[in-house]
Order: sequence, then structure tokens, then C-alpha cells
Amino acid sequence: MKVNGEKYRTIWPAEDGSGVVIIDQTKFPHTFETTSLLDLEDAAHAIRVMQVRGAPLIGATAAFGVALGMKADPSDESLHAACDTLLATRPTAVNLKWALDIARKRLIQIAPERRAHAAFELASQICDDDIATNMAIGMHGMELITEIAKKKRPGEPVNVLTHCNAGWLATVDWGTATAPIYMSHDSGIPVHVWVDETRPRNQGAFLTAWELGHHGVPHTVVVDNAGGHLMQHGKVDLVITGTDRTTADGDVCNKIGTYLKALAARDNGVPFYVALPSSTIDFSLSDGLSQIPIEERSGTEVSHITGLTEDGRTETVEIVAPGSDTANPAFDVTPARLVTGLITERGVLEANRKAIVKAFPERMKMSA
Ligand SMILES: CSC[C@@H](O)[C@@H](O)C(=O)COP(=O)(O)O
Repeated sequence: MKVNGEKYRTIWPAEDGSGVVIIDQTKFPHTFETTSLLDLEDAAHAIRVMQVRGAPLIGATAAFGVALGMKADPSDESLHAACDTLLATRPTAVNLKWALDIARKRLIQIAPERRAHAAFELASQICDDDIATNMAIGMHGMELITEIAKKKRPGEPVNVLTHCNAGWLATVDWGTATAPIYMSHDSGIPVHVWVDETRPRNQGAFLTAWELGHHGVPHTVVVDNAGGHLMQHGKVDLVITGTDRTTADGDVCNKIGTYLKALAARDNGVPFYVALPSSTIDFSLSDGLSQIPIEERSGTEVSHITGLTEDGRTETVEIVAPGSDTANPAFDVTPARLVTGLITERGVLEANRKAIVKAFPERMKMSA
């Protein structure tokens, strides 16, 4: 997408061959800054501290991380060590394992002297595929938005609520939940987005709001608890979120708070859609609640918040009573029964095993 008129992906190989460049997402929303990953540890660190985040981008960064590792040492041992190091960075988004499984399997068959080159090519291919996938998700999701728009008065916007950031910053480009929004907006369908702030790390307020603003999409940031109220008053036409891991039975694991939005949507008859590339489906799992590992992050993300002071300084301040315990589960599971549909690169599917396996038979076979 464009930033101040210039086209960007979230990750790309440096022109001088020195490494890989990312947009540092810990600096948003007040600073747009790129940074270089020069070795495997830089890539692992970037995922761990969330300079890059969002399931598809975590996978793409891991693929480049392997390439950086192969540049330093292309041996078999180094390949396995690189994959293991990267796999341990964050537990929930299955795209990480998906990308590393592909890298490990392909690269082990290639002679060490050609491995680094092949690894960079593979990572670039994963990035290109991610963009094509998200564009397909966008086209399918736009059909849903178009149908709702037909029932509106001329000029009246379709109101979409989204949680966290499943935008272009969470992918290589376009985003998953945002791709239908961007495509609808670009096609002249009036869209307005309710952006959940998404405590504790504020991916909605910091990232989604930033990218929608840069693309000129009308949006309003709301506190996480506002969604139910907005739905009760008919102010939300549909919810679209992303997912970090989806089971073969259609349970969806996404940023903490997603489940509550799905409950509110069900109670108010609001369609609740989840947009995802098939790389986010874990075909080995059936029950999301008992089987998906939920990342527990530092309590300081709950007790402290970082922002811009009036005189332009970035400061972190404490917002919880000193001495109180904090807990920070980063994701929750929305059971398939609450999901209206899964917007995938192969169309909008019902959230159940039959529909998922029918749409992605080759992936199911691979995991068997
Ligand atoms: C297309 S991204 C889908 C999900 O990864 C996204 O909704 C999300 O929950 C991201 O969480 P984060 O902790 O910021 O990596």
C-alpha cells in the first residue's frame, strides 16, 4: 500500500544484498520507520518484540530469517537450528510453523552452496503468494460488502467493525480483514470502519487506524468495550477480523477480545466473518479451545502504556494501581458456531470441517 505516495510492502530484501528491510511496527502511530534485519537473530528478535507481527507477516519474516541464517552458515545443522530458533519466537500464529516447515523441507534437498540463494528466493515467493492470496480474499470479501451496500440508501456507508490489526501491516500487503475494505473503498462503495483500539498493545488504534487513514478510508476508533453497544443500535453491518490459527473444524483464534465481539454479533444478528489465508489453517487441530497454544505476554503491556506527549516526546506511563497483579493472555478462541463465514482465497466458506476440507483438499492430505 502507499505511504505518502510511495508504494511499500511490510518486508523486502535490501537492494545492496546486506539483509532484509522491515517497517518497524513498534514505532507506530507517530513514527514511520524502517529498519534492517542483518542476521537470523535480528529476524527472531523482530518477531519476538513485535517489530513485525500479524500471522502472515510473522511467517514471511521467518522465511527471510532462515535465508539470513543460510547466508551465514548453509549447513544442515544450521538450517535446523535456524528453523528451531524462529519457531520458538511466538506460539500462536501457525503461519510461523507453516513457513518454517516449507523452508526446512525444501532447503534440506538443496546443496549447501546454493541454499542461501534458494532460501531468499523462497522467502520472496512466500511474500508474492501472500499478496496474491490477500487480493483474492479481498475480491471475495468485497462481494459480501457489495450485497450489504445494495440495501443502503445512496451514499450511506457499510459499517464494518474490526478488531486488532489484520491489515496490510499484518501481512506483506493488502491485509486479510482489510483487503475487502480497501477494495470496496477503491471501487467507490462507501465504507466506514469501527476500529477497536485493541488493548493492551493497541494494534487497532496504532496500526489499523494509521493504515486506514493513509488510504483515506473513513474510520472511527472505539474502546474495546463499545462494540456490543454499537451493534445493539444497528451501527455495525458486519464484523471482519483476522485469525492467527484456525482449526480444521473452523474454530478461530485471534487477538484477545475477538470472542466477545463474536458473542455480541450473534446476540444482535450481525454477521461475523473471519478473513484468512489457508496458511493460517492448522489442519492437525480440531478443537481450538483445548488445542491452540495461547501466548501469555508480559503484564507490563497491561500496566503501562506508551504515547506521545503534548510537546512531542514518546513516553511510557504506568496506568494500573501499583502492586496489582496483571495477566495478559494475548489471544482467544471463537468457536466455529459463532462464525458466519471464513473469507479465504478460495471463496467464502462455512466454518466447518466439510467446507474447509472441500476447499483445501491438498492441505488436508499433506497434514495427514
Ligand atoms: C492478518 S493478521 C491476523 C492476526 O494475526 C491478527 O488479527 C492478530 O491478532 C495479530 O496479533 P499480533 O499479536 O499483533 O501479532
